Amino acid sequence: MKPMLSTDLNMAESVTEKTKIEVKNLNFYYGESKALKDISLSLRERSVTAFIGPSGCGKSTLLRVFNRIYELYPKQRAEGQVLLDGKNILDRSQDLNLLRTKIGMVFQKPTPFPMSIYENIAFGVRLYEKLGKGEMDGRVEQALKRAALWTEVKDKLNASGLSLSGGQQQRLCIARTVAVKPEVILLDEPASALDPLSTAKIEELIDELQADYTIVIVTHNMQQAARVSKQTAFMYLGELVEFDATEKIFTSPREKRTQDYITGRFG
Ligand SMILES: Nc1ncnc2c1ncn2[C@@H]1O[C@H](COP(=O)(O)OP(=O)(O)OP(=O)(O)O)[C@@H](O)[C@H]1O
Repeated sequence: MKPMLSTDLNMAESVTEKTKIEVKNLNFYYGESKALKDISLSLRERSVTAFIGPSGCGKSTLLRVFNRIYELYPKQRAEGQVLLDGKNILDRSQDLNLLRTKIGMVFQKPTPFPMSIYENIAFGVRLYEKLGKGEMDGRVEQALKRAALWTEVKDKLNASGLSLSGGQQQRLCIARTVAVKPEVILLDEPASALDPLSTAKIEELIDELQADYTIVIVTHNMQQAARVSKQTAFMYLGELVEFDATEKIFTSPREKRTQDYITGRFG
C-alpha cells in the first residue's frame, strides 16, 4: 500500500470536518418575545452535535428552525441565515417539501401513525417517490434494519405501529425518518420517555447512523450528550454560551456558566 502523505491526511481531515449546516446571526421570535439571540455556529457533516442547557434556553427552538416547522405558526419568525450546504434554508424561495426530505425530525414522544408498521414507513416514502411493490418492500426492510428494529418486527409488518413498545415505537419513528433518505436527522430528546435499555439502543443507533447522516440531538441528559456527540453547544436564556468539542465542554469548559451547568450548580 502507498504510504499516506501529509496532504492525504489533510484531505481526510477536511472531508470529515466539512460543514453541513452553518447558522449565522440567527434570531428567533415568538410574537414579541425573543427566544434565540444572535446564534452563530457550524455543524459538521456526518457527526453528532448535542444541544444542552437548562429548560427554556432555546434548544428545541433552534432545532425547529432547521426544518422551518415554526412556519405553521403565524406569530413565529426567524431572522438571519441557516445555510444547508451553503444555501439559506430560511429563504422563502426554498422548497419546503424538498427541505423536509433533506432534514428529518424525531420528537420526544414516539409518534407512530395509527397504521401498520409497514405503512408507517411506506406512507412517507410515497409522498416523495413512486416505487413498485418490490422496491417499497426493500425500502421498508432497509429502513427497519437501519433503525435496529427489523428482527423484532419482520414477522408482523401488518400489525399496528401502536402495538409496539415505547422504545420500539421510537425506533419505528427513526426508521420512518431514515426511509425518505434525509441528509440531516434532528432528534428532540428522543430517549427521554424511554427506559434505560431502550435508551441504550437508541444511543447505539445514533452512533451507527452518524456514518451516513448529520445528526443534531437535544438532550437534558448530560451523560447522554457526552456519550453520543462529538460537539456540544451549551445554551442559556436564548444565547449560545459555548460551542466546542464535547470532551472540552465536559472536561475544561471556557465559560463559568457552562462549568456551573455541567456540574449541576444550576438548571
Ligand atoms: N409556542 C411558544 N410560544 C411562546 N413562547 C414559546 C413557545 N415555545 C417556546 N417558547 C419560549 O421560548 C423559549 C425557549 O423555549 P424552548 O422550548 O426552545 O426551550 P428548551 O431549551 O428546548 O426547553 P426544554 O428543555 O424545557 O424543552 C422559552 O422561554 C419558552 O417559554
